Amino acid sequence: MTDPQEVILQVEPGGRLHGQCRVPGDKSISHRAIMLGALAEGETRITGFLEGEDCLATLKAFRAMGVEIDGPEKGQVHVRGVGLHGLKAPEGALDVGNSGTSMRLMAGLLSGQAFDSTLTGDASLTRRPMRRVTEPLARMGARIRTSDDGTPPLCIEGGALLQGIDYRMPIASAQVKSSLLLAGLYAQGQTCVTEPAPTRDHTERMLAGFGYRVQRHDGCVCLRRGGQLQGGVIDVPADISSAAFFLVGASIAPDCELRLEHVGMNPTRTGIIDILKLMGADIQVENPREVGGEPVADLLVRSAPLRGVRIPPELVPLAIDEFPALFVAAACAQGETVLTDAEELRVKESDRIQVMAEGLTTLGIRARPTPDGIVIEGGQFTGGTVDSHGDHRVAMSFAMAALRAQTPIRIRHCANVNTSFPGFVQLAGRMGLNIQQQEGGA
Ligand SMILES: O=C(O)C1=C[C@@H](OP(=O)(O)O)[C@@H](O)[C@H](O)C1
Ligand SMILES: C=C(OP(=O)(O)O)C(=O)O
Repeated sequence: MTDPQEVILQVEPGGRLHGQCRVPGDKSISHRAIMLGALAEGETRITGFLEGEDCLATLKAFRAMGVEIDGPEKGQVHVRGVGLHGLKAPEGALDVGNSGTSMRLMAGLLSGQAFDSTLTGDASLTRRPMRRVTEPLARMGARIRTSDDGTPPLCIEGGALLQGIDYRMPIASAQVKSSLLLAGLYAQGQTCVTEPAPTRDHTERMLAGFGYRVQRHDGCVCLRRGGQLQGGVIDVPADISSAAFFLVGASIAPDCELRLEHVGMNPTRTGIIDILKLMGADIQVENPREVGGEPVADLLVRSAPLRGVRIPPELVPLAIDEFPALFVAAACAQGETVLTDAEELRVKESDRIQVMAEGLTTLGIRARPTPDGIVIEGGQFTGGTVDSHGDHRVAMSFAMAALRAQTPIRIRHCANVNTSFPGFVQLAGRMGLNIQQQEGGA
């Protein structure tokens, strides 16, 4: 694991984004491709795999449980599935670094195994809430110990007899839904999860794509144990959450025209486009197509004057990782942007409401955090030093802010950009951002 204390991004003001590029593979789909590929019969060949630290942590965890995995080599990964009952006890704790998705999904999966296991992570992950999965899993019969305050490490006892559950999630979380569905593969009877609002559905899609029977109706997903997963080919689209920085950057800076290729357009992920369009952004969806059960398109984005909006609450779960970038867009918009119903942002890799409000204020923008959101008044970025608090999405969002700043923006604690977007500095530089990475402390 890299030390998040050591990397600083320095971005000079101005610049324009121009040309075309493909951002790295979707993080959510890459995690699931390894997990389901490992549990499948036969081989799974993945292309476009995200070689970021989060997905590499998942890959290593499955290797540690005896799964043979070749790669990644230029986005290609080859997983030799061991079947639903073929995982082996790992030798030590499984360290999933910064990745909430790995920890929460694997908590469900490991609850159904015959062996004991322990999941740990880095300083950020060990502060994040895990009761949202451990409580319903315990109701299914899982035996999981956490720290007193419900945070990692998670110690999971093997050999538990799991019972299906009919669970109404109190929060809209794809990680909770997926965790319970993965446990459901091992539980007696039926496991049903109902969501209060639509969340990303990659787990359901991929299970079905691997030939597992999954029923879906009215916000509810159900499955039963006893099926088999059949390995296959997975083409991972570019991550719309990584494309988001460029959608915002090319909207706020003058004279930009950027084409983002092969972007995942799953309707449970496209809230960023809907919100930016409400703000007046010029984004065209070109050549829509379907690749391996997931919709994909090219996105053409051009500079446009943005206006502040009230963000419709139903779009919040559909853009949940894109709010740091959207806050930068809001800071460049005319008028006020109001976000509500987004308290989940406070328990991501950082408290994204607080950390973004602090950084925006440092850069001369009026930003008022509220318990479940933020109010941002459009203005002019000055420049200065902000702290990403080791949060990859905060770091990349402030990098884009420099396109409209008066003086350079210096962003501290940026090593975790590699968790979701390896090569960000190089790609953003090629597209026209005046960005440099400095190593070795402040
Ligand atoms: O299932 C997933 O792959 C993810 C779900 C979301 O988390 P929540 O389920 O906590 O909303 C999202 O923030 C995370 O980056 C990835
Ligand atoms: C919240 C995120 O990821 P995770 O929960 O997997 O750490 C993210 O990538 O923004």
